[in-house]
Amino acid sequence: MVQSQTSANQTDRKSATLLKIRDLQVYFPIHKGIILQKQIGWVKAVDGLNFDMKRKETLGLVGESGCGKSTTGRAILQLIPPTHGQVYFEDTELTKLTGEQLRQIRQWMQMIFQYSYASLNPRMTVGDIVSEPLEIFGLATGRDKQQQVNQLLEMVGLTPEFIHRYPHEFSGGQRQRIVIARALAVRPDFIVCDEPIAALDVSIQAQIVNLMQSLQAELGLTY
Ligand SMILES: Nc1ncnc2c1ncn2[C@@H]1O[C@H](COP(=O)(O)OP(=O)(O)OP(=O)(O)O)[C@@H](O)[C@H]1O
Repeated sequence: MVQSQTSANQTDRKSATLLKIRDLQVYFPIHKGIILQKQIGWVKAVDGLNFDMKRKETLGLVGESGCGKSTTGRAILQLIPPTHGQVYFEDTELTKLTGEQLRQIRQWMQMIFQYSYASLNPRMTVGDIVSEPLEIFGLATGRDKQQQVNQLLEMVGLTPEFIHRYPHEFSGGQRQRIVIARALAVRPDFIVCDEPIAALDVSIQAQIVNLMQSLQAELGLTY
C-alpha cells in the first residue's frame, strides 16, 4: 500500500510545481465466486498518497512487489480512475476532466514501461511508430513530420536509417530508445517511468539511464 505524508516544505512550493497529488486512493474490489462474483473486500493499492513535484524533478517510488507503485503511476495519468483524491497537473485537476479534455492534456504526460516490446506494434516500422503521435495530436505533417521523426531518433541515439525497420530487428536497449522517442514526439512535460530499465542487461541499463538524464537536462522533463 503506497502511503505518504505532505511535508510543510512541499506545500510551500509555488509556480514551479508541476504535479500535486492529494489524498490519492485506488481501491480494487475483491470478488469471490465465478458466476455471482460477490464482492468480499478491497485491495487498497494506494491509500492516502500526497506529494508535489517541481518541473525537472525526478521522484522515485520504491517498495516491495505489489505495494502500489504502478497503480500510482497509472492513477496519476487517469488510466485507472482513482477511488478518491485529486491529481493536479499545473493547475488543472485531472480527476475532474472529461474524456476529450483528458485526451488533450495527456499529450503533456507520457508513460514508458518495462516491457517496451509489448508496447510496440510489430507490424509498424519505427518511422510509423514514432510519427503516429505526431499525427494523432496534429503536430506535424509531410516533410516536417519526417524531419521531426529523424530528429527524435537522433535524440535517443538511433540513426534515422532505422525508420524502415520493424521492432523485432532491434535489441532490447534499442527498443527502449524507440519507446522513449515515441513518448518524446508529443513534447511532454512529465513522463511516468514504470521500471523502464528492469528488463535490460546491466550495461544497457546504464546507457538508458544516461540517455534519460541527458534528455531531462535538455528538454526540462519531469520523471
Ligand atoms: N486491475 C487490478 N485489479 C485488481 N487488483 C489490482 C489491479 N491492479 C493492481 N492490483 C493489485 O494492486 C496492488 C498493487 O499493484 P501494483 O501493480 O501497483 O504494485 P507494484 O508496486 O507496481 O508491484 P511490482 O513492483 O510487482 O510491479 C497489488 O496487490 C495488485 O494485485
